Amino acid sequence: MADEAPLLLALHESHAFATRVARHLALPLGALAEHRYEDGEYKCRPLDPVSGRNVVVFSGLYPEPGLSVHDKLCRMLFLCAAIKDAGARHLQVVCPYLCYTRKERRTQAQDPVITRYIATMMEASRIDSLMTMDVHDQAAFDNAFRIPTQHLESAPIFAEQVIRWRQGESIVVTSPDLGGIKRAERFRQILEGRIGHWIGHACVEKYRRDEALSGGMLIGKVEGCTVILFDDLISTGTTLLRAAEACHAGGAREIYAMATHGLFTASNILLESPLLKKVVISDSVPPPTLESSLKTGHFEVLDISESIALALATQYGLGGQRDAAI
Ligand SMILES: O=P(O)(O)OC[C@H]1O[C@H](OP(=O)(O)OP(=O)(O)O)[C@H](O)[C@@H]1O
Repeated sequence: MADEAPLLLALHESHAFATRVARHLALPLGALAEHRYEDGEYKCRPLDPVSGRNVVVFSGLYPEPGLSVHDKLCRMLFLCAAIKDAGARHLQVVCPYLCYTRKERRTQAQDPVITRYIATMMEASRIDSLMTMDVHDQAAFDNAFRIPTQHLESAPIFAEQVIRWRQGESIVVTSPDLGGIKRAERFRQILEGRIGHWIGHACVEKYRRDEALSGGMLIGKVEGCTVILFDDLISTGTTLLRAAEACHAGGAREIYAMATHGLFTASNILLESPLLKKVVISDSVPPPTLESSLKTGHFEVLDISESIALALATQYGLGGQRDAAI
């Protein structure tokens, strides 16, 4: 695959993100013809020839007003099948946010294991490989997919941001739940390596039963420290808010919340919380527009498009081209 620039395509809702990646790669985005029928059915086809080519399709599988993840998934699968039918040599899908990675295991009898079913559907549509970032459970993700996958991590980007704010004081990286301990520990190690002094770690317990959260005990010491809560995603924001409350009660000096994917499915309880000095997410999902928070610097959005571009440039041997563009 090396040394052959791929054709980049983006389904409508992923166009802005894909444009940023394409700019880093100094490649154009190919055109798609999308059509929605009166009965809600939909079709999409590439306008550039794909036969014999490497093709990359960008698809952000997050919910948005008027477009569920099911609609998006279905549209993406149909487009991919059409691209393979038209003779594409290699088809790669880039999903900075991949839906359903939280449904990776059975928590009740006869539960569906939806991460695996998504993998099966992608394979059936003859997608050759998948690139994504910070899935909920990487081991479950790795086991679900038989096609090659590339799992990128945003922790180095978040660590760089912490270094810009803070240098000297005691920092404690805190996982907002037990399931996220490995992720937070990985971030802690990266941060410690960059800052060059010891960074503490802590965790807040959390239990989820029928969508209701309980628990909240802080494990570790945060008194007088700067706490960085680190998680994969913000949905309602309840997990991070509960963890912030536990750290506040534990005497934390300042609390920051960081998560890769900002879905913000409920009201902006997190962004409005006075307990948090800052909420930081990536642009894997288009961020909510909150003028007041953005103005006070309470809310920051980190750009991951360059990381995705770098991974694609490495894969397709586009080094020189990319360096010239960035
Ligand atoms: O913003 P919220 O609505 O609180 O949702 C976000 C939380 O949900 C996920 O964890 P989950 O509760 O699924 O954890 P588990 O897989 O470790 O049980 C994720 O890792 C976040 O911690």
